[in-house]
Amino acid sequence: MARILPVPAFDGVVFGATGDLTMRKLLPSLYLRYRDRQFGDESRIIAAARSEMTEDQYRARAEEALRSFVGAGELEQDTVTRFLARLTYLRVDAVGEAGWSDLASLLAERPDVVRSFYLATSPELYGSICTRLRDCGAISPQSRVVLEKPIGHDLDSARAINDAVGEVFEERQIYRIDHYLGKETVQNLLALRFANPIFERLWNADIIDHVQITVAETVGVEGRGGYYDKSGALRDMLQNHMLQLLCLLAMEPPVTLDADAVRDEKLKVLRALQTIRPHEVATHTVRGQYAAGVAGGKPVEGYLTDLNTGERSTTETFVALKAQVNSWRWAGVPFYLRTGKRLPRKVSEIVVQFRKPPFSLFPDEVTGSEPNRLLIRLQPEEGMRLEIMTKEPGPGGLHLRPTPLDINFAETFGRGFPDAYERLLMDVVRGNATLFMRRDEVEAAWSWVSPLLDAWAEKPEMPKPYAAGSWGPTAAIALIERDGRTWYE
Ligand SMILES: NC(=O)C1=CN([C@@H]2O[C@H](COP(=O)(O)OP(=O)(O)OC[C@H]3O[C@@H](n4cnc5c(N)ncnc54)[C@H](OP(=O)(O)O)[C@@H]3O)[C@@H](O)[C@H]2O)C=CC1
Ligand SMILES: O=C1O[C@H](COP(=O)(O)O)[C@@H](O)[C@H](O)[C@H]1O
Repeated sequence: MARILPVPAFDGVVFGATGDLTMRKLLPSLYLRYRDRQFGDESRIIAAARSEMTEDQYRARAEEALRSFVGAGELEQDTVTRFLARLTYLRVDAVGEAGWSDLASLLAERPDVVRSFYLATSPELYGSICTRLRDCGAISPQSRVVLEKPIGHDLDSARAINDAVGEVFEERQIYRIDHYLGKETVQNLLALRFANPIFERLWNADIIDHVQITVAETVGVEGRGGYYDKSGALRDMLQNHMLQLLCLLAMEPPVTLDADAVRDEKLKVLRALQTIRPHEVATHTVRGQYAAGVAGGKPVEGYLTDLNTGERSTTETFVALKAQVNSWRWAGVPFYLRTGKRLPRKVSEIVVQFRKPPFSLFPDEVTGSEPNRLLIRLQPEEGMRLEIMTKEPGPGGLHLRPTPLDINFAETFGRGFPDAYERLLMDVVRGNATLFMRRDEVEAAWSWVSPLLDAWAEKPEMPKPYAAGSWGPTAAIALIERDGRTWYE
């Protein structure tokens, strides 16, 4: 059993409390933290949304959500009942007057406890919600605000959101969620690199040939077409989650694990990313859109049919690109990134491909000698595998074979991993911002992707089609094979 450190008493206000994110992720995560006694009956959850609803109606919806999204083995009726009793529902209009004075009165009952305002609404409402929170006197010195992604759809809109929230809250009070940072295996990248000198000494351009980051999903756009079609794979996944992974892989060792020490190092990586210039966009990036195909053994429709708008869309559901970090450590080491919907498997994986030995005692054609490779499996089947060359046993000669040194985290630790939101929600209450993004990081990430968005907007071509259930358009294979390398699958 992991050690669970209780958090201080808090009032957690969730705006967007009737929405998909709250029902699928936030309430189940809060329930599990309550069940494990990380917080208790001295804390309250105040659910706020636009709909007219009684407290009992809201609690009934919340219970339904728990039954749908918490594993059956984790639901304990008595605990569910006590958890639901922690929920209060308030009708609050983010852009009107309704509900704000009720919210302020409720919070005023406990002026000294931690207050977290979780904004699980559309980002256009963030500025308005923050201003109204200030105007109704709901913000105490112990308050913090959590911003869901996306923080904008480009650099200007991200700045506008950050400015609006920054008018009300100090940067130290703002927690920008990137749920990938809450995944156990993503946090483990820090442990892998900075608690194991055997790797850190090899973690540079002298020894590493290239790095691949793949985040593949089997789902299509599901019910989120309205949002997704305005976003696309670059904005939805690469600008945030994948660049954060790249930062953790490429950053220099921070001096401490303090939030700003870690974020300073990630920021340096984002700023060192080589700009992809307009004439390089065609060779360094690939956009794809899924067409009809097969997923999970069943025929599935293409993106345009899933969208069901009857209109053409140039939104990409797949993106691959080649990035370069201009630093002493990484000069000449490409980072290949790809992500997409309706790919053959749900898998998030990092491949660190080491260089060939500078001189080989074992001629390749005789021995099959291959350079070492480290695979870091973020999800599912979380673990790591280092492929090392070993001699095949037997008297027939000196034949080498890549052999895995394998760690499967579930087997090693004897338990599964909590959802990222469980960790992140408790970090907010604890006041630990290490796994959240700072304003300058978000804006640096937008700055880097901006030239790509501009180039694509200037020439709005259809993305390359790929059959659902394939690994994306063939151009994505060409992107890496032009460099004499190949995607690991
Ligand atoms: N769903 C997901 O998987 C993910 C979502 N996100 C982000 O989380 C946020 C929420 O997403 P999601 O839950 O899917 O969105 P939904 O559309 O499902 O929910 C929106 C919520 O906002 C509330 N709302 C809308 N207008 C107002 C208003 N004027 N005043 C008060 N409340 C209002 C709605 O209340 P009501 O229903 O009562 O009108 C509802 O609770 C978005 O920023 C999204 O990008 C991020 C990652 C994943
Ligand atoms: O942020 C998002 O992430 C999910 C994928 O998250 P995962 O934890 O299941 O890997 C993605 O489906 C969604 O489009 C995106 O908005």
